Amino acid sequence: MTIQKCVFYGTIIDTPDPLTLRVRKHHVCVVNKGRIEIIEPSASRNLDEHQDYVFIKLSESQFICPGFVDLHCHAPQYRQVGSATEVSLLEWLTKFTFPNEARCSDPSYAQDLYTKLVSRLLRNGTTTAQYFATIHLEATKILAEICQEKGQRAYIGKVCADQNSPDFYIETTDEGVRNTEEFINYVHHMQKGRDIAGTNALIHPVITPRFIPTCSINMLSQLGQLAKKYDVHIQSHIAETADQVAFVHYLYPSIGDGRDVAIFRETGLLTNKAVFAHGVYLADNEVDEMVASGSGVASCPIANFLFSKGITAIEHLRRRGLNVGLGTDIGGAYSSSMLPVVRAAVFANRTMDFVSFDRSNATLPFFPEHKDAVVDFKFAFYLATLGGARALNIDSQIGSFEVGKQFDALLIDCNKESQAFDYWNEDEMDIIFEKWVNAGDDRNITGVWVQGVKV
Ligand SMILES: Nc1nc2[nH]cnc2c(=O)[nH]1
Ligand SMILES: [Zn+2]
Repeated sequence: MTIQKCVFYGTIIDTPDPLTLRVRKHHVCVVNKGRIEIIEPSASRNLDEHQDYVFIKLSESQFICPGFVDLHCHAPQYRQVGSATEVSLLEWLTKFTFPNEARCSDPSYAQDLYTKLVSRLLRNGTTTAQYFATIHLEATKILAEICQEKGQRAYIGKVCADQNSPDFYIETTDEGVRNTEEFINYVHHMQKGRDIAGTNALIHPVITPRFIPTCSINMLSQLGQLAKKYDVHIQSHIAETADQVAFVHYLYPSIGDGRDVAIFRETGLLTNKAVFAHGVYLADNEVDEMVASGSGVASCPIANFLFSKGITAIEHLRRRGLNVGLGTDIGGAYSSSMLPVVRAAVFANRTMDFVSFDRSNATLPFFPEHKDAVVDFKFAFYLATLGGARALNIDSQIGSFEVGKQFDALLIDCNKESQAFDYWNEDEMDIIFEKWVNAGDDRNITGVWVQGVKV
C-alpha cells in the first residue's frame, strides 16, 4: 500500500445532510497525504501544478462517493451470515451464535475468517467498520492486525461477558476487564508512528460489554472506569427486543428503572463515545437522556425485522437530537454489504406510515409519533456515511467530501458489463446514483480508498 497523491476529475456525490444529495459535476478533487486538499469546479483549476499526482479521469458513468460506515458488525458471525434467520434473538444466541463465536479461541480459525470478512467488507465499500470481536484477546488482536494490514478504518472491541453465557464461552469479570485494558494498550501501541494523515489513527479500541444480560454490574462498572481512564469508544446493544428488555429488568430491577439506558448511565457507559445497536424499544425520556450524553444509535434494520419485531424510528430519534447511523449487524442479519441495509432502512421507516394506520388501540413503543420526514434513499445513504461518522464522533474527518477531510471514498461505475441493472447515458447523475443505491451492488465498485490509500 502506497500513499498516493491523486487528482480525481469528474462527478463527486455525497450527502452533507439527510435531505441533500450534493452532485458536483465537472469537479476536481485533489488528495494528498490522505486528505482532500482541493475540491473545485474543474474549469477554475490549472492542473499543471499537480503533475506529479496520479490523475484519475472519471467517465460519464462514473462518480466518487464516500465509503460506507458500518456502525455495527459482529466479526465472528461472518461465518454464519445468511443462515439461522428463523429464530428469536435469545434462542439464536444460545443455539447458533455462542458456539460459533467460541471457535475463535483458535487463532488460526480467527485469522482465516477475519481475513475473508475484512476483504469482503472492503470489496463492498465499507471503509469504516465498528466490530464486535469475541471474548478472546488473541483473536481480537488478530482482527486489529488484519484491518490495519488491509487498510480498513476500524473500531474494534473485545467482547465482555461474565454471566448468562455457556461454560464454553464465558470469562471471569477480572479476565474480561484485564483483557479489555490489554487490548486498548495493544491497539494504541499498534498505531504509534503510523499516523499517515497527521492526526487520526486507523484502528481504535472499543469497550464492548456484549449486552446487559451477559454482564454483571461489577463488570459494567469496571468497564465504565476503563472508558473514562482511556477516553475510548464504547459499544453494546440497547433496547433490541421485548424479551431482552424484560430480561434486563428481571436481572436489575432496582438499578434506575431497570432498563438499559439507566444501567449504562449508572455504570459510566453512557458517554459521547458510545454507540448502541438497535434502540427499537427506547422510550422518549431515554432517547432524551442519550441525546444529553452525546451517545448514538446504530440502526440495523435487517436484523430488526428478523429479531426485534419493531423498527428503529430513525427520523423520530433524529428529530429529538440523537445521532443515528446504520449497521449490517453481521450475522444476525444476512447482508455483508451496506447497500441492502440502506434499502431496508427506507423500507422499515416507510412501513411505519402504514403499519400504524388504523391501530389506534395498539401500543407501539417503537414509533410513538410518525409524522416525520421520509427516510428516502438519500437520507439512508447519509445515515450510512456521514450519519455513522457523526455517531462515532469523526464527522469532521470522514463521511462527506470537504477540504481538510480524509479521503475515504468509492469509485462507482454504473456501466459495467456484469452489473445488476442497465445503464442509460441520458440519465442525469442523481438518477444514476439513485439507481446504484437501489439496484446496484459491489460489481459497480471499481475502487476503494481509505485515508487516501487505495485498498
Ligand atoms: N443482534 C444481536 N443482538 C445481540 N444481543 C446480544 N448479542 C447479540 C448479537 O450477537 N446480535
Ligand atoms: Zn449486534
